Amino acid sequence: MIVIFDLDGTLIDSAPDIHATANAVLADEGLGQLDLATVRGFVGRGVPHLVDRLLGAHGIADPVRAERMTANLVARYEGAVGLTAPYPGVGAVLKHLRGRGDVLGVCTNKPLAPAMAVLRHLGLDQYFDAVAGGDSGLPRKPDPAPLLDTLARLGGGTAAYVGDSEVDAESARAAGLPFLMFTEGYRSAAAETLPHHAMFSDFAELPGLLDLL
Ligand SMILES: O=C(O)COP(=O)(O)O
Ligand SMILES: [Mg+2]
Repeated sequence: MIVIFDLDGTLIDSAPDIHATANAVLADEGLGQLDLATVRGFVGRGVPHLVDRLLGAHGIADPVRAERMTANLVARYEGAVGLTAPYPGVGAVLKHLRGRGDVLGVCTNKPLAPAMAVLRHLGLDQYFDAVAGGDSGLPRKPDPAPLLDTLARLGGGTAAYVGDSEVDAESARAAGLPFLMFTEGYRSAAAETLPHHAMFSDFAELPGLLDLL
């Protein structure tokens, strides 16, 4: 089958690098630092949303400043991979799924260049036949378009989406794909409130859950 994965908060815990980069951008703007949990809660809807939330945390709504900060954040984040790690068991499960003939892809709201950079850095890029970023020109998740486009790039067929957040749950629902929810990521809503076919906290459970679809 085809298995498409979200990236931030699903395959990788990238919040520490995003947090460090966000604070560097805030410092450039003369704005105060935010803690990791706060910034982690802003991740999952793409960079422009993250920047709006960074400014919002300081009581600011300023589109011109937001645009400047978005460009700064994208530039600074490129190559910020040192604090990012895959969740336990991710490499092994990707290898296992590939080995049994599943076709794998990534559909993230993170821009494509840093998504590819971190996948390469962690040695995970080898497992994926398609990686779709949030700057593709399509609407971002929770719109179903990027997910459907990734599925088409992988040849179409029986598929599932694996993600961590309300954005992913909604995108999968709208695309008509079963959603498998990793519970250790950056979700803010209670897991039970999100539409899902199954949830898991340990990647070793994933192959068995896919078998049940
Ligand atoms: O918000 C982002 O930049 C990326 O988040 P995602 O990988 O969870 O889609
Ligand atoms: Mg995510």
